[in-house]
Amino acid sequence: MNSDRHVPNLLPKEMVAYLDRYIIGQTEAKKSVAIAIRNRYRRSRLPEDWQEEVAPSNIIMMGPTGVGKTEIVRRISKILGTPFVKVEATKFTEVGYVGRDVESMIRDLAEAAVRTVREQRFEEVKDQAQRLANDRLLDILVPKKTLRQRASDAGNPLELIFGGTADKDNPLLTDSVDEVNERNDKRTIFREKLKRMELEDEVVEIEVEEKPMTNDLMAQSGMDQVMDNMNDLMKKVMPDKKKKRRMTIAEARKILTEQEADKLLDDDAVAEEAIKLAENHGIVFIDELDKIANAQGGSGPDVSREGVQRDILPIVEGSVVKTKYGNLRTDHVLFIAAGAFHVAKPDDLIPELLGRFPVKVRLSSLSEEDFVQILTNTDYSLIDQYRKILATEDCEAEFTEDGIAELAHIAYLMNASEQDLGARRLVTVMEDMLTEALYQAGEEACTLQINQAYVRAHVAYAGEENDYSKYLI
Ligand SMILES: Nc1ncnc2c1ncn2[C@@H]1O[C@H](COP(=O)(O)OP(=O)(O)OP(=O)(O)O)[C@@H](O)[C@H]1O
Repeated sequence: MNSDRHVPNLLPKEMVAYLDRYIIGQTEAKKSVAIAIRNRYRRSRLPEDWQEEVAPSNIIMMGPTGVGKTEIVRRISKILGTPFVKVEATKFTEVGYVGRDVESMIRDLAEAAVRTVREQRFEEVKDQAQRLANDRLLDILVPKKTLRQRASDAGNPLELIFGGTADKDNPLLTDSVDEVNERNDKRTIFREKLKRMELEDEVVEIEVEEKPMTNDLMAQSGMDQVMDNMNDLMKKVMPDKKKKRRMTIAEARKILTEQEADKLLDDDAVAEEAIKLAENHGIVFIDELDKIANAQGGSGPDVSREGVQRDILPIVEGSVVKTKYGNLRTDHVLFIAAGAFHVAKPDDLIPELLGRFPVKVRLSSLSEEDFVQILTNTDYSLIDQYRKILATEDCEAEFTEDGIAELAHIAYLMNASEQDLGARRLVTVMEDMLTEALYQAGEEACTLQINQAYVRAHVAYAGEENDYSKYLI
């Protein structure tokens, strides 16, 4: 099976151009990520013995919070359809974690890959599954069973009285020709109606599987591997619990389509493809790497940080991790680590680990002009999002140039005076400014002109003249 089947081979320049649509600036980081991803593709074209030798171009991204580190990797994974997981290195220093729990990041990667492959495969069988779902709906609406079968299903005492063989000729239990024809005609009509989606709001009763409540509770306990095994075991010994539920045909079709698609998909093939996809295209993003670096060396809590680095090391170096979908080799998984690195520096990491991250790239803090660009010049920009949200309630919001500049200005000042949230600050400022508008929208149509005066009047921070002016540059 070819795991490259669904991963487009974009050139680094194409990847950066794509990222430019969503993320302002940070060109160096975008380039490094694009090169690392392309290098894996290049590697896959080498003879096998060479493939084994070429190590991934793992990256350390250095930069303050909210400047696009995760976003770059998340966006590129999404467009390429490559499995991606994000973990915080500090998670492994928490009480209750033991060394091998770091492997959970790889098990999560396997899960992400299975989801990706399932989604792709689902698309392939969706039409067929939908047809089968419609067949099942038809059977519910106009059962094709004969009167005799239905009587038997219901445990009709007549069955017992007449005995198995005598039934065949019993006029009481055989559908007449008219009945058969009538049922067939009805089925034809309903089949067409279902196809044309004319019955979407009708209510039917279907069987659904009850989700076992084990996973979520247990996953939080940190003992992922043990719990994974327990869950699998439970699934094997406990039969699927089914429950009848009433719902609209539209909802039922969705559930039945998923059930039918599940039957059409070969779980083993999905698992095998997912493992290959994760091994060759997976990306693990390790955030807060600086927090496990030894800034001053020494003992105390630093020992546990170094311990975590040592636990992570074999995974980044390349090892085999057991997952419930099969063994996953991490040799060519791409690891991208990130952190502010204000106090600790990458050089404070143990040399073995540092050596596995040959690419280091710094992301810059965002300027006021960057904020303006983020607000206006990105796909699905914040301004467009709020405009669209308000428009659903007949509320037209127009953002003027000076209004946008003021928003960026305030966000920038707030980052300087309070905690620096990076671009995340823009969301808090927008929410703050639009609280009233969002509260009232829907009552009556409205038009908002969001200019400088509007921003100043509606953002709490702008109103505090003293504080505000203190940061004017
Ligand atoms: N340069 C940028 N251009 C556009 N949007 C950005 C930029 N930087 C950050 N954002 C937006 O800010 C949010 C947070 O960014 P991101 O998740 O990349 O932070 P980060 O740098 O990884 O920091 P952290 O390590 O704290 O998560 C995202 O929603 C992202 O869209």
